[in-house]
Amino acid sequence: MRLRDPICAIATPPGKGAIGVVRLSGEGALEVAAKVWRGKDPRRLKGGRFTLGEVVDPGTGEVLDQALLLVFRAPRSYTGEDALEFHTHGSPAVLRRVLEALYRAGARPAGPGEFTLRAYLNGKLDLAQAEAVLALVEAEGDLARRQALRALEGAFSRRIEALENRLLDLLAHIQALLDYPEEGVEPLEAERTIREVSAEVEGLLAQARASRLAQKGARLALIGAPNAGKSSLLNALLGYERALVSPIPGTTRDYLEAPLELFGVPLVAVDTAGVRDTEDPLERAGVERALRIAEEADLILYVVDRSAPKPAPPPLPWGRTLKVATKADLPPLWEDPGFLPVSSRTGEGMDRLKEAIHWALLGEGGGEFLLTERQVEALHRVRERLLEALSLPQDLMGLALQEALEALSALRGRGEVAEAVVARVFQNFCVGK
Ligand SMILES: Nc1nc2c(c(=O)[nH]1)N(C=O)[C@@H](CNc1ccc(C(=O)N[C@@H](CCC(=O)O)C(=O)O)cc1)CN2
Ligand SMILES: Nc1nc2c(ncn2[C@@H]2O[C@H](COP(=O)(O)OP(=O)(O)OP(=O)(O)O)[C@@H](O)[C@H]2O)c(=O)[nH]1
Ligand SMILES: [Mg+2]
Repeated sequence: MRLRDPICAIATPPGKGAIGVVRLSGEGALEVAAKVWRGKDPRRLKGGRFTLGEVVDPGTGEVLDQALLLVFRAPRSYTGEDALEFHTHGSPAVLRRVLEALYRAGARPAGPGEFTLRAYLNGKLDLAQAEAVLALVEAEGDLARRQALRALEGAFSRRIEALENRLLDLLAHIQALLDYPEEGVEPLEAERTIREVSAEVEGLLAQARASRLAQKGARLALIGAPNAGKSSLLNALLGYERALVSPIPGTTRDYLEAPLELFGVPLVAVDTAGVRDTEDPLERAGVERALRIAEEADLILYVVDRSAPKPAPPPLPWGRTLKVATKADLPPLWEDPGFLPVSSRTGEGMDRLKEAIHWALLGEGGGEFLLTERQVEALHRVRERLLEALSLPQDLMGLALQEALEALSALRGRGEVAEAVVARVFQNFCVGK
């Protein structure tokens, strides 16, 4: 279904703001706008221009607000259609009335992501770029913003297109060999090409974890014995005194969460009760919680006081645990190269700790691109088909390569992309985008 009828929606977030924006797009949008606008006739305005006027109720002529009107003319707009924006005062009362006026003038409410869907259908964006628009709107950390922007600007799409072209060339070559066996077509280097394309796909898939972390964030748990310096370390990481600190062991009773952004990744740091054997039922409950939080964390800081005797380690998933020796400003009672020495008091070792956290979470890649779940699935499919192609004799390879190519094309939304795929991409959008 490819509708072009005029749609409208509030594009700014709910609640009060200095300015609110209502978007309108579609065939006949200029006529709709003319019915609710007192000022220069939008139908006679050039694209890309603002004009000051009043929004009016088309039934009664009542003035609803003083506003700026921005006009885009097809195909030079976000959607590729005639599109307009009403920049009004940003109160819900104004925005509601402006929207109602537009309904009365002949526009209908836009569905979630419908503006971007139209941009896709009109060839302004490919599917990967449309997903990047959503990710950019949803970005919570700076890394997610950077990754999404790169994908929006087409860097990911160009990489995929290059791979598509290599597979297309290969398929054409195979076809030529099959069709004209005696014509002296160059012998195939199919295997090498397939391996190279596979390696590229692997490289993209290797970024999936970093991309997921950038988008969803990560939980960082601080675990260790009472008095180890966990709460002090949390405060040092945050840069302000969030948690209560005292020389009395057992100060932190319940866990405590604090948001923090490190190297562009949104993290939630969780300070926990000191882990030890205890009879006190309340403290016991706190310890159980601490261990459960460790289970659920993406990364654990196992915190040990280096100025006190080394305790027996609790059961922790050591594969995602960094060992930290605190109070490095005091004389050490032990040395262990497996521990990162830090001092919350002097700040010594904090930069190295942050780097270690960065490395443990993101690895070397650091996450160049945004990868959505859909894209990761499609890339897995590409990789499977390529592996299958490698196991087949050359005359049978074509089908598997064809399927790999189709999965690649679906990433950009080229070729035969099922309506369900497109629907899946746009269902997550908010109205107005
Ligand atoms: N007010 C406002 N701000 C916004 C948007 C918007 O739609 N409206 N955007 C929306 O997400 C983003 C900017 N992205 C945009 C991308 C393309 C076009 C556009 O009109 N493109 C035309 C030609 C534009 C020109 O050169 O003048 C085109 O591609 O043909 C507009 C916005 C972020 N800020
Ligand atoms: N000299 C020095 N003292 C520290 C440092 N970090 C923590 N301390 C002290 O160690 C004591 C315990 O610190 P906390 O941060 O409360 O320890 P905790 O691990 O949260 O303890 P519980 O909440 O009881 O499990 C406090 O008196 C802190 O001032 C450090 O880097 N250097
Ligand atoms: Mg504490």
